Amino acid sequence: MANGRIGVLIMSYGTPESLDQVEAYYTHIRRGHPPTAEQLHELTSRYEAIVGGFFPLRENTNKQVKGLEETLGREHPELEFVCYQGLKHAQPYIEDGVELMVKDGITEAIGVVLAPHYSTMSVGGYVKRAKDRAAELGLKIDFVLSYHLHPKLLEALSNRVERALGKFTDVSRDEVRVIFTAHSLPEKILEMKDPYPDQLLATSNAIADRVGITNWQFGWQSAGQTAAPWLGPDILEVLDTIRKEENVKNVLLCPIGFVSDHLEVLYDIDIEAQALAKELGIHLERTESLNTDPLYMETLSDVVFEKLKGAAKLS
Ligand SMILES: CC1=C(CCC(=O)O)c2cc3nc(cc4[nH]c(cc5[nH]c(cc1n2)c(C)c5CCC(=O)O)c(CCC(=O)O)c4C)C(CCC(=O)O)=C3C
Ligand SMILES: [Fe+2]
Repeated sequence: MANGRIGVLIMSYGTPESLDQVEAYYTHIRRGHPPTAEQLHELTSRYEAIVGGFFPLRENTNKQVKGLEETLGREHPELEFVCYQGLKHAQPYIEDGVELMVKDGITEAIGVVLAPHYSTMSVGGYVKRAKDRAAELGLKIDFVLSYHLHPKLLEALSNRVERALGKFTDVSRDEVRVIFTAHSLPEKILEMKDPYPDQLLATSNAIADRVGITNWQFGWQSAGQTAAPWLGPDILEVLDTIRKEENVKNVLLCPIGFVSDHLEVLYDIDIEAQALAKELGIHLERTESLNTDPLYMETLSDVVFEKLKGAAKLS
């Protein structure tokens, strides 16, 4: 296996650093096409609703990077892992992270994304950008593509479901509908035989088994506003349907597709879905985000180390 320092490129979606950067950020997401004034206003107001002086995703990603570096150091004192951040839509960009590793004299690296499920449109895009820049600079890099069934990840998520179910004090557990959620993607991924939907269902099934719940389903959230159809049903539609057609009054949302508190959790669930639930007379709770849960840090540490061992065997 490698001797010397091993670079770890930790990739995440990225978020603006201040409200006046929202336009540049949104333009980057839209591949260089600036949003209309209305779209910009809409996104800015969503951030205003969750930002208390700092952007939660930036702070959480920083903490996760630090937490993973500490965990790798503690679990593998014989190796020297150095962690670098690479963001998809904000600075430091994925390419910046790769460049910094090379500048620091790193020759071997592992890349991992702060999202457990693989899709060509999400993780695949992160990996391609890192791979291309690494190839240009002659850095040897291998990637963790998914870790959606890692036992420690499942344990961390199951603990959260268990804890949140405890908040429904006036009904029996079986009366609470658990809805596992993830970011929707354009429907065209289905034709591409993308593993994303199956991996999400596998995580959901595994958690349901561990916790021993049968009253659960899956729902998509945060779909984009493009003309092409996105995967559904959307959780807002699900809430409406299960209240009106099945008389469900207690719902626990568990956003398994996300690992940290950010816009999709703090706004799309805590503000938007919560407002609808109130209107429908549903008691809605959500599981806490993983953030720097030691079990999540250990999951990442394990998959990075396993990948490094695998890379050593191949070379
Ligand atoms: C699969 C997936 C994940 C999960 C996996 C992963 O983490 O990678 C994810 C996470 C996130 N998405 C985020 C933010 C946004 N995503 C947008 C737009 C889009 N997301 C997409 C997909 C995903 N997104 C797609 C296909 C689009 C359409 C444009 C495109 O084809 O790329 C837009 C534009 C406006 C809108 O549509 O709402 C925003 C602002 C934030 C940061 C939140 C914060 O800053 O707190 C996070 C963690
Ligand atoms: Fe997104």
